[in-house]
Amino acid sequence: MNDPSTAEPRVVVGAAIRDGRAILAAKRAYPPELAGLWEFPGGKLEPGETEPEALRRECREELGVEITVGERVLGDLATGGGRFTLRVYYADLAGGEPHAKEHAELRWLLPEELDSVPWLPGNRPAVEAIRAALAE
Ligand SMILES: Nc1nc2c([nH]c(=O)n2[C@H]2C[C@H](O)[C@@H](COP(=O)(O)OP(=O)(O)OP(=O)(O)O)O2)c(=O)[nH]1
Repeated sequence: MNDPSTAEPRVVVGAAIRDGRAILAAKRAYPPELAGLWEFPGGKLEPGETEPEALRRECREELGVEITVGERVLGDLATGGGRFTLRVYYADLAGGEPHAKEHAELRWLLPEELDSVPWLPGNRPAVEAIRAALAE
């Protein structure tokens, strides 16, 4: 029943927090196979939680900030070898300054700097969509 090879992918939400033209990127500290790769703050949806609720909870836990969740960046992205469905939302800071409570590092990246960090492979289409949107 819980055979991972047949399980539905679990939803993971990520917050593309914007400040003017910059987007907040976060460097993973764990697990070892993902450490050093960059992502959007976020995580797995808990049972009964909406996607905006999960994003607000994760941003509190990981960054110590309140956010307002905005529009979806693009459609579903398969990640983690098909184990996860990644949904990225734009978000805006609504309280506090982000601190890396669980990440190795945080960086505000302008659209032309988005390629300067190695992203988790599943994030590439979202990063491209953000770059295109911010370049408009
Ligand atoms: N948070 C986040 N996870 C991502 C992104 N892109 C991507 O492929 N992932 C993958 C990495 C992980 O395998 C998975 C989410 O795991 P996570 O460790 O962030 O989730 P979580 O906070 O709920 O973690 P945990 O409590 O289970 O440790 O999704 C992204 O932009 N943000």
